[in-house]
Amino acid sequence: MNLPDIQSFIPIVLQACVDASEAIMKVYETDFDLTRKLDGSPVTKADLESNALIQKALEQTKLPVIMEEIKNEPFETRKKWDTVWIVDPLDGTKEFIRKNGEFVVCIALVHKNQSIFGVIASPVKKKILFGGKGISATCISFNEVNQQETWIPIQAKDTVNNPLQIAGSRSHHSKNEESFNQKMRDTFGEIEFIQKGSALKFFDLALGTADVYPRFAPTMEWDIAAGQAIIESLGGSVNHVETDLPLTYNKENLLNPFFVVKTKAVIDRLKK
Ligand SMILES: Nc1ncnc2c1ncn2[C@@H]1O[C@H](COP(=O)(O)O)[C@@H](OP(=O)(O)O)[C@H]1O
Ligand SMILES: [Mg+2]
Repeated sequence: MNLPDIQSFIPIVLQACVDASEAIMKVYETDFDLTRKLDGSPVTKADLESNALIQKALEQTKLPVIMEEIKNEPFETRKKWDTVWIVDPLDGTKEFIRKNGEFVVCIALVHKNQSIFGVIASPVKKKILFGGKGISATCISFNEVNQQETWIPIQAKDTVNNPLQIAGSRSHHSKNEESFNQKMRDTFGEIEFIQKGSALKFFDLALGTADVYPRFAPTMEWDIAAGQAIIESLGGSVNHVETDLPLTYNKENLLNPFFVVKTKAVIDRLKK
């Protein structure tokens, strides 16, 4: 199967993000309840409502979906899918529950195990970041979804921040981060940290307020696939920490390996 017509999916996916974000915010503004999934992770009415809205919207594309909040098809079925949506209807549920605003909606299109298009929406900021193969990375407000003439592509920065800005999770950490940080100090000099929940970190990486994002703690494919397509469209990378190859998706195990996100400016500087 040829590369899907991403352009034709853009209006569907952007509108799905806006609708899901509005449903999420209605719950966010109440004293919502939370329940625990079998793995112990929290889920709220907002996750489920966003899930239902996005699932319905993506039916228009006639492509299969892998989503955090549904029982996904077994690998025997999934491995036959050339093109598939991978969706996190509410990434950063812990931050949503803490009411710190650091949660997003993530939708990615995966073709032949590569992430080729990604959309990340912040319901609180009312902003959508998207990009992919042949799609310039762009950050728009919710009210610009139907006004393509106002969209301005993001220009990847030429230089890294000084001090180097290292993005990291607010809630999930690992011990291995320190040796990575020391390598960054040795190469770039002074470093600083941006702690943020969810794929909201990809806004910083795409817009140039963060330079690298080392992740030596578990994430799922739906947390990262959208961010990868966006960062790659800006000349950056989201690569396996050991092989230095791009992450792949729709794997038998939907857990990502540990990885490092680098902006184009970081990659260029490391080549020198
Ligand atoms: N033990 C674990 N196994 C798999 N994924 C985990 C995990 N701990 C955290 N995550 C992932 O990390 C995401 C949050 O990222 P961050 O730590 O950068 O805020 C979570 O998304 P959800 O909040 O959608 O569940 C979850 O998918
Ligand atoms: Mg998530």
